[in-house]
Amino acid sequence: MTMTTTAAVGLTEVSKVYGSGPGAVTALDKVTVSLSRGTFTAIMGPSGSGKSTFLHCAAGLDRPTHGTVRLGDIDLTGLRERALTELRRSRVGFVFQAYNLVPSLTVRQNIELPLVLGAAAPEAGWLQHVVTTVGLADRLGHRPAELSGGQQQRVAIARALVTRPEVVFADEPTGALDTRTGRQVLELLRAVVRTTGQTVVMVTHDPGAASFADRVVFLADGRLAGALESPTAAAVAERMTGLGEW
Ligand SMILES: Nc1ncnc2c1ncn2[C@@H]1O[C@H](COP(=O)(O)OP(=O)(O)OP(=O)(O)O)[C@@H](O)[C@H]1O
Repeated sequence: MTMTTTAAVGLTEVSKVYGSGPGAVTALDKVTVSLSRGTFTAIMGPSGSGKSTFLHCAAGLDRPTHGTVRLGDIDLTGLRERALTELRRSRVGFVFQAYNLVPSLTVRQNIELPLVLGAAAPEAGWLQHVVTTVGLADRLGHRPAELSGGQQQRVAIARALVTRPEVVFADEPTGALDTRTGRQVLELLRAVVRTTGQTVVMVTHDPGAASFADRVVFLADGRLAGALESPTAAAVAERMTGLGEW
C-alpha cells in the first residue's frame, strides 16, 4: 500500500485580481502554500495584504483568477458551482468573527443546522463529542441571546465541526472577544486539532492568537512573506513589525 501524504489544503500559484483595467487590485499574487492535515495554521499580514481573500479562495467561497486550490485530493478550481456548494457543506467548516447564529433557534438546533441542511449525518456519538468538547452540554436548550460572546463563539465552532469537516476555516474568530474568553476559544481550536486530527486555518491580526497555532504563514501585498513554526507571540510581533504597518 502506498502512503498518501496529500495536504489538507494546497494552493498553487494562486492569484486573485479584483476588477480590471487601471483600477484592478491584485489581492493575491502567485501564492503557493501547502497546509498539512491535522495542523493549526494562522494567516497573518498587514491590513489589505490578502488574508481574507486567501481564506475565501482556500475555502472555495471565492474563485481565484489564476492557479489551483486543492482540498485534500479535490481540485476546487475544476468544480462547477453546485459541486462546490456541496463540497463546502460537507467537507469544510466556517467560523466568523460575528458568530452568525440563528437567534430563534436553541443552541442544539444551531449546532445541528448543517445536518438539517443536508450534509451527511456524522458518526453516532460525534455530535455529543463536539458538544462536550466545546463545553456546552448544559446549554443546549438556551437561545444565543442568553449566552456570553465566548459561549456563542463556541456554539459557532461546534456548528462548524458537526459535519466532521476536513478543514475548519476561521476568520478572526476571537476578534469580538475579550482576551480571556478569546484564549478559551483558541485553546478549544487547538484541542480540536489535537483530539480529532482536523485541520484549522485561522486569519488573525493578533500575535497572541497566532501563537496558539503550529505555524504562522505571513502575507504582504498579496504575496507569501515567510512562515514561522511553533510561533511565540513575541516572534510573530517582531515579524509583523518587519512587514510594516499593522
Ligand atoms: N471585492 C473586492 N473588490 C475589490 N477589491 C477588493 C475586494 N476584496 C478585497 N479587495 C482588495 O484586495 C486587497 C486584499 O484584501 P483582503 O480583504 O484580502 O485583505 P486582508 O489582509 O484580509 O485585510 P484586513 O486585515 O484589513 O481585513 C485589498 O487591497 C482590498 O482592498
